[in-house]
Amino acid sequence: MNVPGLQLARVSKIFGSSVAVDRLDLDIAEGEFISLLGPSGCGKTTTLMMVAGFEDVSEGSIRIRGRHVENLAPEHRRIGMMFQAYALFPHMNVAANVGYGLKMRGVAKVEREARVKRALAMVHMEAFADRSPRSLSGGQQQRIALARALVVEPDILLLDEPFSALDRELREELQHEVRRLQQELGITTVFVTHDQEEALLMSDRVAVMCAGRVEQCAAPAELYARPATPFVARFIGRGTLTEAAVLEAGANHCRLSCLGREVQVPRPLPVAAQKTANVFFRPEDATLRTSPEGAGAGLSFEARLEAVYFHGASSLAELAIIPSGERAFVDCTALSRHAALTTGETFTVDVPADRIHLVPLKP
Ligand SMILES: Nc1ncnc2c1ncn2[C@@H]1O[C@H](COP(=O)(O)OP(=O)(O)OP(=O)(O)O)[C@@H](O)[C@H]1O
Repeated sequence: MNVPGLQLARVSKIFGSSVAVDRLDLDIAEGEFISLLGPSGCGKTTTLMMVAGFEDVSEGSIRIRGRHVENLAPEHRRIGMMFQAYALFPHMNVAANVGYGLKMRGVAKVEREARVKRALAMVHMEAFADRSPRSLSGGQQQRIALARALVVEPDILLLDEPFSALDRELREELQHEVRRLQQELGITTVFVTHDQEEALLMSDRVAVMCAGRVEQCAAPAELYARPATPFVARFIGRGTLTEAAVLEAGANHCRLSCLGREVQVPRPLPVAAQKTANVFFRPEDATLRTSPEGAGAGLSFEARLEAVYFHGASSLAELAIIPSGERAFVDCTALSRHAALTTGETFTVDVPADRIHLVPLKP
């Protein structure tokens, strides 16, 4: 049987009267890269700090490669860490910084030097071994911090917003580099970020957190296509979420009344015997037209154009659904190329029935 790289079972963290992490369950496979993603204050860093041992758990258990670590000091957990602040020792040169953890573990000098050299080579910084960290750029310092985390050959790598102080280009370069190394080494990794693009780009799976709990943990494409809760639907990417009344619930379809129109969706309700359902669709699954005539089969409604966001390769329309005023987002790349889209004007939005995803109601 495969032992998971990291297991959190009903882990809670309570600070005084406030619950920062609330009975969190997470199983991370050996060699997997998982991101903890969520809004500020949802408990991402606290979760990581409990895994690292810098915060005690209030309740629950944490196992690294099957080994309980709740009562182990951080230095005995076999973890490597990298933070937003590089936290390099300014009075030591790069090689000494990278080798520090090995020295503390009593690794002999010859072996230490060989391992430091290997770790610096991994991050393409061999030529900088004798330099002072102060003489390095932010990106170079972060590479050294990564070498320092990896040199101890940890069981898991914990990364807390390690790129957030870097400019876009460097950030992308390091995202790529970290992912390459992580895959080459096959090291189980937990990555904290509030940047969803970064999380979707880098991870095998993303755990979306809200108020101390994991709302959904899934592969990036799954999260995007099939958000499991209204929070995830709103948080990941752009989308339109609206309620519908259930008229009929079949084994392979359901009939809904949504935005003043009946629509038959070719899938069952996510939870049986609901009276209402959450209808959800992505901007690229809907189309916008100027004429109100000739609705196709599917969902169709009128909305007022509020804004057009030009992204270069694509354009996104933000609309207010008439009459409720709920937000709708529709890709308008094609339409905007041959028609002037004037804000304040009314458009018809069409969504084919098979592009409608039904998000479970909040339990
Ligand atoms: N040492 C502490 N004492 C009291 N409350 C704390 C402490 N550390 C964190 N908290 C609270 O716990 C909650 C979760 O904080 P945490 O830093 O884990 O969130 P986060 O998701 O990492 O947020 P951010 O993205 O802003 O870093 C917050 O409400 C925070 O105020």
